[in-house]
Amino acid sequence: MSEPGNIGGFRPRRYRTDGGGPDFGRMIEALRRIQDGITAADAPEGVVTEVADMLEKVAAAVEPYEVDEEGMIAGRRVDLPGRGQALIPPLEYDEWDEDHVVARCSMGRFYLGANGAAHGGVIPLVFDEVLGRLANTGRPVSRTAYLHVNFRAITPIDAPLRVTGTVVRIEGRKRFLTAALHHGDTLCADGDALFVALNPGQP
Ligand SMILES: CCCCCCCCCCCC(=O)SCCNC(=O)CCNC(=O)[C@H](O)C(C)(C)COP(=O)(O)OP(=O)(O)OC[C@H]1O[C@@H](n2cnc3c(N)ncnc32)[C@H](O)[C@@H]1OP(=O)(O)O
Repeated sequence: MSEPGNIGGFRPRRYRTDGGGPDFGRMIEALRRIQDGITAADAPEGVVTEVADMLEKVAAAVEPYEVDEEGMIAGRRVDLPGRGQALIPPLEYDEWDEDHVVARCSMGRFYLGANGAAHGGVIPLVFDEVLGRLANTGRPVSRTAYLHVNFRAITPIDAPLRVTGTVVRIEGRKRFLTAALHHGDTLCADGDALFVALNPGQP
């Protein structure tokens, strides 16, 4: 498997891996547990008050260390599930090259829409994440121009999911990709996307 950190375009110094510093991965894993736990809980008043107090302390502990985008860790730790960005489901990559990707994830209660199904907005998020990284692997940086998603069956939460992405063709600056999300043999969603390589100076 190619290292998913080797993405063309984005400046290499923006990627980070565990350099023996603070255990950022443990902190994000705890944050993910909090997201799932709070979303799932119907706790008594005393517990809600206690948790609110603790979370306010947590916020106060990290706020003095805010940095600008260039210095951020979250979203740059390509060695961590979901790049260490707690918005993104904890994707783990099994196969990765310039033409295709295969990833796994399970979405916890934080990603629930209703009736055991993942929120419909999470699926485009997953596709944009996986296809965006694939589109930019070994190529200059591009951005999503469109992303069309078909919801074929509900996507269960707390279940093993498989995400695949494929580069279909490249025409100049335009990169056409497809994605699919499976639970077992069930196709939950698929989609197709256009990524356009940025011109110099484009943000
Ligand atoms: C550690 C870090 C890890 C980082 C890992 C990161 C992984 C996640 C990556 C996520 C990526 C994102 O979500 S990016 C965020 C979401 N996307 C955005 O914000 C993009 C916003 N839009 C734009 O910036 C712009 O519209 C662009 C760059 C997409 C295109 O603008 P442009 O550069 O002026 O190009 P333009 O001339 O309009 O179009 C070029 C060609 O593409 C075609 N084209 C353009 N848009 C469309 C469209 N919607 N539908 C059809 N065709 C289109 C045009 O017809 C033209 O074809 P022809 O005439 O040449 O044939």
